[in-house]
Amino acid sequence: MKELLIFLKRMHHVSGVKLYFNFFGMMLISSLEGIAIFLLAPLLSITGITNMQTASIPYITQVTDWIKQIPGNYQLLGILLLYVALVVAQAVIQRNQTILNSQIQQAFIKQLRLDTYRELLQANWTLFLRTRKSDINHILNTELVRIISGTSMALKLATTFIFTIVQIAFAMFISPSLTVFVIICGIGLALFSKRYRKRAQVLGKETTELSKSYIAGITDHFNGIKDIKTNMLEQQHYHWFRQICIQLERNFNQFARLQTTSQLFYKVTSAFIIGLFVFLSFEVFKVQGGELLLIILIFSRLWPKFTGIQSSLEQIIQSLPAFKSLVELQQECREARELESLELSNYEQPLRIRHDIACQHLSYRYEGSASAYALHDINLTIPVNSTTAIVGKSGAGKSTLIDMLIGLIRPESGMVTFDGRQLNDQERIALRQSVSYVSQDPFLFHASIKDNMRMAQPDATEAQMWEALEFSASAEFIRKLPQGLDTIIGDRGIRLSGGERQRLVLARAILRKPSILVLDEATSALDSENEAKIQRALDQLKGSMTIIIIAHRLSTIRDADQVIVLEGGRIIQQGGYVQLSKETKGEFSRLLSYQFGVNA
Ligand SMILES: Nc1ncnc2c1ncn2[C@@H]1O[C@H](COP(=O)(O)OP(=O)(O)OP(=O)(O)O)[C@@H](O)[C@H]1O
Repeated sequence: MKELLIFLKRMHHVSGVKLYFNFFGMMLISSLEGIAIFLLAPLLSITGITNMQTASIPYITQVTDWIKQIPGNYQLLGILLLYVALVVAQAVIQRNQTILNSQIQQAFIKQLRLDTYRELLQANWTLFLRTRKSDINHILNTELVRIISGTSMALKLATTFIFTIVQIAFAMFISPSLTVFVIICGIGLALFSKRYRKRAQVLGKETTELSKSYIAGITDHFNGIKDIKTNMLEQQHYHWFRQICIQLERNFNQFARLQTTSQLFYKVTSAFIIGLFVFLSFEVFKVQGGELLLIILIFSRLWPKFTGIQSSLEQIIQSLPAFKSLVELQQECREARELESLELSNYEQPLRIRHDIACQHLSYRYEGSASAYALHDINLTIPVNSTTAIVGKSGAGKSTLIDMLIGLIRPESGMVTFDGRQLNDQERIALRQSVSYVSQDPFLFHASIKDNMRMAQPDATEAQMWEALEFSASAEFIRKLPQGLDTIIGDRGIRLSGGERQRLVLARAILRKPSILVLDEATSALDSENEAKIQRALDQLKGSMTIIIIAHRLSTIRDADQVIVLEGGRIIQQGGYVQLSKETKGEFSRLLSYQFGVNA
């Protein structure tokens, strides 16, 4: 329940005074309903429909006397008009209150979405290293829907609660003894129903786990759909999917069964209670007809609300694990926060390095891999505006070293220095503004080429874009596209080949005019002709920016000023390309001869 309270507090924060208006509206509606019921007694006795004893109902004689002052023919008309006015007023307030309710809810949901998304963007890279992306998707989609329904239930519960209190106040006013009896029955029932709420809690946790696995599974499967198709793995995946669907079906059915059982229990019990209630009214409390009629009217409307309270509670409890997941994610985001604001103008200008970037005795382990160092005792210097190539086998630590150099992750021990000193948090953000990074798996948004380019440099002109595209040997193929720069490239640029995607992302990186350009296997999908073109373009950049290249294809790093060879997270060789290639017993020579053999 702690999490629900957090959300209700936030709702209060978002809606402010509207929330009080909402509650006031609810009280007004319930009061008008109470008055309408109260007026039924004089209505019935004046019309003579029933010949009831109404004298025991408080204030009824005053009301009846007041009505009797109206000339005979108009008495019925007067009371009916009053009744209609009450119902109309109630309906109008009800409408406005429903709109207000919806506005409060939607404003809260919008804020929740914005806060969560912003907090995710403000978090540092380590959060994304330890959190599955599918879990984030799951929270932003499935869990948010459950939170929305949970909060809507909480509001409904508040409405029902206020309605119940006001109606009980009316009932107390008409007959305290009978009301106390019904309340005691209601409390007894609520206590007895605790078992249903506990079961709802268990089922809610199960729903969270199942839907998390569901989203994670389908995300993984469709990311790897090519592997599934080419390796004929459809059957295994369908089998997994079928199992999880069966579990989900069972989970939802169990909750439906739980809810209907508790509703059935409530209805059966209420039939007994009403019977007992009428019996006791006549036999024990000797209640008069009019009083009994009003009390029955009030409680016949109130009893379903008791059932509603139980049902809302079960649904809120069932959605509590979703609240918990979101609170935990937001908490983690806050702990991992690196950006205080998303407005780049609030930060320092891109960092300009004058001399060098250096690592001193730097070591790093990923969370959860306590014994394995991804980087161990790394010492190196990268002079500004030089080209450095990092090579090594898969898993040697190349990408981790890059992440360290551009400030995405921090060393466990040792340090990274820029012009001889470590950067503070603000400067680390400034550093990233001066970096362009092209990854092994280049990412393009489902948008036009122009929009994709502008993500990197919002104020870039078309001329600047073409210049960058010429640089990355992409201008030619883009000119051939039906709408040129305005061509929409599909989901993750799927309508472009791997090589075309890499060239486009390279153009985007250059457009930003970075002072540090990082190419992490960025030309791996290119054919020899295009690779040679990019090689020539990179040669032109030499001396104007610091270039760091990770490459498996060693032909691409021939012109590097220094080559760093990593193995098992350690630097095992370091020097110029030619120098290392002459160290015949070294790993670099071995990699070269292996590649030369392969390429030959
Ligand atoms: N997010 C992570 N969590 C835990 N361990 C990781 C993570 N990322 C990488 N590692 C481990 O750290 C080590 C270095 O990985 P890294 O990705 O830096 O190697 P790499 O040389 O870039 O490999 P490749 O050439 O295959 O991309 C590997 O043993 C890898 O398993």
